[in-house]
Amino acid sequence: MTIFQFPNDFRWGTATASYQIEGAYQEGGRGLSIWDTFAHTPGNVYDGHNGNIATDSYHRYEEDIALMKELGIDTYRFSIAWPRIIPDGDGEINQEGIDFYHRFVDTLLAAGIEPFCTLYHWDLPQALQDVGGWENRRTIDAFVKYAEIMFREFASKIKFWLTFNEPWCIAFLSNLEGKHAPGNTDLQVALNVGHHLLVAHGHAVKLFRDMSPADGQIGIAPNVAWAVPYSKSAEDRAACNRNIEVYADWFLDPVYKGSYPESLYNWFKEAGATPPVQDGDMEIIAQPIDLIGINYYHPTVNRYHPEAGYLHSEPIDMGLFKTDIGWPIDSTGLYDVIHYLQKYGNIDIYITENGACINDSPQNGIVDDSMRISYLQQHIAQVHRVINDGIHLKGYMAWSLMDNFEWAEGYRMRFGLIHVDFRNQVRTPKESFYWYQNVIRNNWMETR
Ligand SMILES: N=NNCCOCCOc1ccc(-c2cn(C[C@@H]3NC[C@@H](O)[C@H]3O)nn2)cc1
Repeated sequence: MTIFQFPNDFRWGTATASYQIEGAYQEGGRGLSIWDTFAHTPGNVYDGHNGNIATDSYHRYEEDIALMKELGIDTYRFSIAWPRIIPDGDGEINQEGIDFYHRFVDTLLAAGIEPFCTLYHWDLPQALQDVGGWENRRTIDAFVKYAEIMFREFASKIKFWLTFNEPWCIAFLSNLEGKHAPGNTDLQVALNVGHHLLVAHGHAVKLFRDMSPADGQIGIAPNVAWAVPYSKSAEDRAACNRNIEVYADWFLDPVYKGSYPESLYNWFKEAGATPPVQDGDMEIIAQPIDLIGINYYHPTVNRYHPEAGYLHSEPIDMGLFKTDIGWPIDSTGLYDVIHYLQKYGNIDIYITENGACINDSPQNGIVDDSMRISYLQQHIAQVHRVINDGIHLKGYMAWSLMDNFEWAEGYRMRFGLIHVDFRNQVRTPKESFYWYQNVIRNNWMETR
């Protein structure tokens, strides 16, 4: 048996996002988001599921925070719903929405839990989408206005900020693959969206500095891929590099180097698409940041195939055990991708999402999600390995606190440490909740 002891200042947390848990989609002055529109459109989400009610956390946040306190986390990552703050995206401020988040954050702080806030976790006000959304540079200014309101209202209470969650999902999954809102399927649109969100990120970081919140930290949260070549051929290795770069480098090179990665830039250029860079954009994007959040779930094994998507990179099923959403379980990818990111320097990293989709349900009041415990143990062991290598990995937030709306998969895919019965909103801590509670209480973990 091995004991993994974590640093005294290591942060233990969980993560959620506004559209996935809040519900109350027409309450408190909230405007519609692109995810309301996307989920209400038949065929986009499993069995017509949507976030109208979700886990009803808009009304039940005190119960949720009591469960967080029982779990023992010291950090909670959540996102603000922009449509609650400015219902039409860049017009009138909705004070009822601001008041809700003050009550929420105050309750977190009273429970001794550090708020870790994502400004944008995909729920763009629909009114902005109606005039082009992130394809329209005007949305950059709207985002900066939203960010300024949030910093002015909350910088004294919230010390950890992320501008954007998973820019690859916002740009490529949502605008090239068409799987998420708004559902476009065009490479140039994806590059436009990706570039504009980066410019918005840079302006928000500069504004954050100018408003000089004394001890605040700000960053961005890419979801990262780790792709291992199926063979040692140059073609397979290049296909894997494209897969890794499109999630991480395409966004982190502009932030840390002030330029797009040349190889992938040329790959897209040959496909007839280039980011719509204007004078000054790359300089504003490259505002220094304090941290990055890394969302990691699984690696892939890829090989070159000329008909395999926009990257000609085909994922191969190598027969590993999989979670119930079909993702292979291999924690070594987390170790490898964190080391890969060291090329940007020994930056402060938080694992802002990591978890397993295991669709267990209560049996006699118990949810014996042993597969999730095994997944978490394997991945937290890799977190310790990375720290042991001297890398500044400062915290781990399990995705997710509770079962919630898993986007196009709706409520059938469950990532929570807490089971939610969506018929009556009854929350049941799973066995993984108690296992994680013990790790947090001890600040060490033992291998089984
Ligand atoms: N790469 N795929 N291309 C092939 C075609 O796949 C189609 C589907 O693709 C994907 C890729 C990735 C995801 C995904 C989901 N989460 C979990 C959420 N993270 C943010 C938080 O809100 C969690 O709910 N992380 N990643 C979903 C679908």
